[in-house]
Amino acid sequence: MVKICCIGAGYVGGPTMAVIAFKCPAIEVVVVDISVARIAAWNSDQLPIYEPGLEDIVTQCRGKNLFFSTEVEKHVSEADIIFVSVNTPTKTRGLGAGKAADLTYWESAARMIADVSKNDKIVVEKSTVPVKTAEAIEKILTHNSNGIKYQILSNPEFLAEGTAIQDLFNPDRVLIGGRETPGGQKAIQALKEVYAHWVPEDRIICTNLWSAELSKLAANAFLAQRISSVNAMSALCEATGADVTQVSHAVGKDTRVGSKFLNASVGFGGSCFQKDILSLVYICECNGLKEVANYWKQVIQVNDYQKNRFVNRVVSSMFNTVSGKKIAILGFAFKKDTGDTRETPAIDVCKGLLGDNANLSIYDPQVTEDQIRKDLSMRKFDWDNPIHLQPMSPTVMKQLNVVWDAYAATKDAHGLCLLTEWDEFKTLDFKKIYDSMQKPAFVFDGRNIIDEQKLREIGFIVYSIGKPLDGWFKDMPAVA
Ligand SMILES: NC(=O)C1=CN([C@@H]2O[C@H](COP(=O)(O)OP(=O)(O)OC[C@H]3O[C@@H](n4cnc5c(N)ncnc54)[C@H](O)[C@@H]3O)[C@@H](O)[C@H]2O)C=CC1
Ligand SMILES: O=C(O)[C@H]1O[C@H](OP(=O)(O)OP(=O)(O)OC[C@H]2O[C@@H](n3ccc(=O)[nH]c3=O)[C@H](O)[C@@H]2O)[C@H](O)[C@@H](O)[C@@H]1O
Repeated sequence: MVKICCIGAGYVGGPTMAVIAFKCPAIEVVVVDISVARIAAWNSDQLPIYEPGLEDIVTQCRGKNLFFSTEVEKHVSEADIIFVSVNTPTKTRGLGAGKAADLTYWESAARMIADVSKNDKIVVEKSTVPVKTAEAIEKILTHNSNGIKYQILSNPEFLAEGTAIQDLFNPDRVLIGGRETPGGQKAIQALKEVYAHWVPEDRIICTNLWSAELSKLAANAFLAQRISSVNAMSALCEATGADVTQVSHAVGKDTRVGSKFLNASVGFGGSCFQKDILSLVYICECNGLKEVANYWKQVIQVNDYQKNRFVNRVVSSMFNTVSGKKIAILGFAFKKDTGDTRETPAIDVCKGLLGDNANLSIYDPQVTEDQIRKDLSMRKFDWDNPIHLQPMSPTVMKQLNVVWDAYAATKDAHGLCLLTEWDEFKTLDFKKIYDSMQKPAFVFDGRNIIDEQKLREIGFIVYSIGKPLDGWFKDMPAVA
């Protein structure tokens, strides 16, 4: 029986391994982590992450050919194939701080693999890493090898949160990079056989190591660039009377452009887009490619601009101050169908409003109060380190109230900001909400999910990203 061990039981390691176990009953899969709490949660009824369809798969396989354990060394030493799916956050100090990927967790995993291995291993980079990381890993492993042979593969993950199971069941492609040596090709073949249990052969792409590593960074950069492009257009739409949804529909109808991923928003979030583009920028700079680095940097700058612009819309529309005013925040997760808040635009929007002394009342169907308080008190980039290394006690913030209902959040509020596109927000009783709010009552839709005309008829003053402006907003400053 082939044995797989995955180091890192997070958003990628957990779902990816659960699907491998589900699709390959003859393979034993053990997911290990240094976080005792996380492993305990994977072994309980309350999984550590919310992902549609995940619970069903985990409960079907757990205890049969899928295991979660803190006995990291034991399972690593027994495995034939070791996936490494640990954090690769942005460095916060030292060389490359604020840009370069921090490979501390990866390096410690590699050193541990070298320490405990007793037979030849295939080590798979599942984490997103800078191009050429495999070379560094290879050096760590071979310098500590005791005669054991290692093959390093790059097998980056392309799943998106909220649709992880769907994406894993039916991936656009699986990418495997390896050395162009007989040993490297044999290792590629071994991993290919795992995926071939359910992924059609023509969707399994095999490349050299560096192409695979770079393709992951490039894919995320291209995706984020689409959002920044449409968000840049949204500002111009507001200035000219064009409607961004009409513009992106018209542009996306061109089959060369395509219609997906063109929704204007308050900004993209998630643990990876910013981190991976910063990493790409740093790699370009290290290779003397200043113009290329500046090109990609702009994707992040537009994203920051978009979040600032949103905050400025809120504050400027309310007579230039939100001090002491109750603002309801509906949605805190970085997108719907996930409880993940890493790098969510809601953090920047809330911090911006708190900076102007607003009283916030926040509701998200999947995010806990503890998490929200932590996020709003955490330093930049801390969110992407392992949970047990993050700040423990969230700061007490008097201006902050977290509630478990959209109606409680909006009661007596002056304004309402929609920051995550949860389906339940589309069917709220906005008449009821309007009646319970202070007047004039404002709605700021950061996701373009509400029917602004209907809300205007109720009496709201409505701002929707990139849509023709309500008379109220004309001549008010909106730029950062
Ligand atoms: N979140 C996502 O949707 C995607 C993430 N990725 C990449 O996958 C990697 C992991 O991301 P996530 O799963 O989101 O992170 P995560 O933070 O959810 O999970 C990482 C886990 O690794 C554990 N860990 C860290 N060092 C360890 C060690 N030495 N030994 C054992 N366990 C260790 C941590 O405790 C944590 O539970 C990152 O490189 C990320 O860029 C790639 C595609 C999608
Ligand atoms: O490397 C990663 O971590 C993953 O990053 C993204 O996945 P994810 O961040 O989970 O979610 P997305 O659906 O890409 O959304 C990212 C952000 O962009 C925003 N977005 C997305 C699409 C859009 O049209 N407009 C828009 O503002 C979302 O609301 C969200 O805040 C990629 O889609 C995955 O392919 C990749 O594997």
